[in-house]
Amino acid sequence: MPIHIEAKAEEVADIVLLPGNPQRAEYMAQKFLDDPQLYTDYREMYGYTGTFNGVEVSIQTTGMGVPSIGIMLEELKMLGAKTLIRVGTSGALTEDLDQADLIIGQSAATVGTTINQLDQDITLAPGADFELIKNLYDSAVNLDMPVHVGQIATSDYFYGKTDDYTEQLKRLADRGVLAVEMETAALYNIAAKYGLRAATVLTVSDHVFSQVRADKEKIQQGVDRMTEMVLDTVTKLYG
Ligand SMILES: O=P(O)(O)O[C@H]1O[C@H](CO)[C@@H](O)[C@H]1O
Ligand SMILES: O=c1cc[nH]c(=O)[nH]1
Repeated sequence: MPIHIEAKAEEVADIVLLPGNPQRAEYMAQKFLDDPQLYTDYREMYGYTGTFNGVEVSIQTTGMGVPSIGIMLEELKMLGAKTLIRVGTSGALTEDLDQADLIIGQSAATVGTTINQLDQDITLAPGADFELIKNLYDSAVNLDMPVHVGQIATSDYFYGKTDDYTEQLKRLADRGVLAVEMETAALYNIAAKYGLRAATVLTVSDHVFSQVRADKEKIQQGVDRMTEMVLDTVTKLYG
C-alpha cells in the first residue's frame, strides 16, 4: 500500500478523475457515480471508486500544486491506474472566455515551476492524449457546452511570486495561452514518463487580469459541466 493513498490496487480503477479539491471529489462521487466507495481519506485526500454506466471509475483528490499532484500520480501509477483525467478550476488569461466555460488543455506551459525540466538538458513539452481530447471535445459539443481547446499554463503560484509575475502571465496570454492552473504540467510529464493516457479539463473560475472570481453557483455549474463531459467520454471509450 502506498504512503499517501491508503488503498490496495484492486480498489482503484484503471480510469481516474483528478480534482484538486477534496470536497469536489466527494461531490462528484456522490452525485455522478453509482455505489461510490471511499478507498482513502489519508490527509483528507479523498479517493472514491464507483461505476458510471457500468464503467468502473475512481475519483482521486490531488491537492494543490505540482508537489502534491506529483505524489498522488506516482502512487496511482503504483496502484495500476492507466487513464488520468484532471478536472480542475482555472484562471482565464483572456476575457474571451466566460465563467464556467470549459478548457481542454492540449499542452501545458510552465511559469514558476521546473517540472518541464525533469531531465537534465531536456525541456519536455508533453501534450494530452490525442484520442482522449478528441473525444472530450466531441462530448462537449454534443452536450452543447462552451468549450475551448489549447495551451494552458501550470504555475507553482496562485498569488504570484514577484511584481513581475503578472507581466509573465501577460506574455503567456500574448502567445495564446488560455488559462493558468497549478497541476497539469506534472500530470503530462508523469504520464509521459510511464506511458499513461492523460488529459486535463478545466472550468473557468477566475479572470486573472481583471481579478474577478465566479460565485460558488457558477463554479458549481462549471464542475457539473466538466464532470458530465468527462463521463460521457469515458462511456464512449470504455463502455
Ligand atoms: O480546482 P483545482 O482542481 O484545485 O485547481 C485549481 O485550484 C487550486 C487553486 O485554487 C489549484 O489547485 C488550481 O490548479
Ligand atoms: O486564477 C486561478 C484560478 C484557479 N486556479 C489557479 O491556479 N489560478
